[in-house]
Amino acid sequence: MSEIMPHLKLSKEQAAPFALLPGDPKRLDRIAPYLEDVRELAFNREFRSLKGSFRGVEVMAVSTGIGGASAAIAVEELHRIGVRAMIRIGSCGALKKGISLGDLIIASGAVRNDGTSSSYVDSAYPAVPDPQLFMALMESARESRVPCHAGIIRSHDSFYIDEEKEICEYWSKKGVLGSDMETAALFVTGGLRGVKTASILNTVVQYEESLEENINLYTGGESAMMRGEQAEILTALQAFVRISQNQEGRI
Ligand SMILES: O=P(O)(O)O[C@H]1O[C@H](CO)[C@@H](O)[C@H]1O
Ligand SMILES: O=c1cc[nH]c(=O)[nH]1
Repeated sequence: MSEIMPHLKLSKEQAAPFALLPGDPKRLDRIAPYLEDVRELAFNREFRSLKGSFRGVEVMAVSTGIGGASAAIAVEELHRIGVRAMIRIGSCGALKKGISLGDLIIASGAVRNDGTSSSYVDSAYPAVPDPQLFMALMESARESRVPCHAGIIRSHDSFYIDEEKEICEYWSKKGVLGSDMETAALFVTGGLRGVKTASILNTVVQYEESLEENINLYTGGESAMMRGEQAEILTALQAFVRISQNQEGRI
């Protein structure tokens, strides 16, 4: 057997070409019902993994934990075992009025307000998704008619800094749609390593509403957010099918 990755505890033999990347390890329980032949692979620290197939396409799901640092570790180790395309299926807070709970946001780029992406490369390097994977997500979302927005999001490292409200207002005025913590690191590490990445986010906090209250509702299973989560999982899986068909299996 080949080398076992130190954090994910996975080896090349266990890899699939495609991986869904939720933040929360518990989200894997809600991804599993969409897959056939599901096997749980490993669970070390925040990194829980499983593998199965969706409409004949082999996929993994690997949780990345909270923040860019652990997301970048997941991207690096998945790349090393041979995963070629990764879609983050995350949650986010809206930065724009009119984006409702459970609405999806497909990131066309990310403001790099995180530390991890800056430790990799100069901040002039863009945090952008792979265009083919981004298009596949857009087409899947359009086809399934889920409430969906596309645009720039902002990735950050903490909810609890003193200036959080002012920072959110600033980026909201610049037209940024929402906030998460991992997309910038995912896009930058993916870009540097030649891995296809994309990010689709389920809105769990509306703009100017209580963050703590809404995240508690989400983790408690509130329905609009759960519908959003189901929609992002399905949209991402359909995007993988789409690109595997477009390229006759070559990605
Ligand atoms: O629900 P996930 O995918 O973890 O995403 C969001 O939720 C966490 C914060 O509550 C951060 O990881 C943020 O990016
Ligand atoms: O407001 C929010 C909600 C989830 N994740 C974030 O990063 N921000």
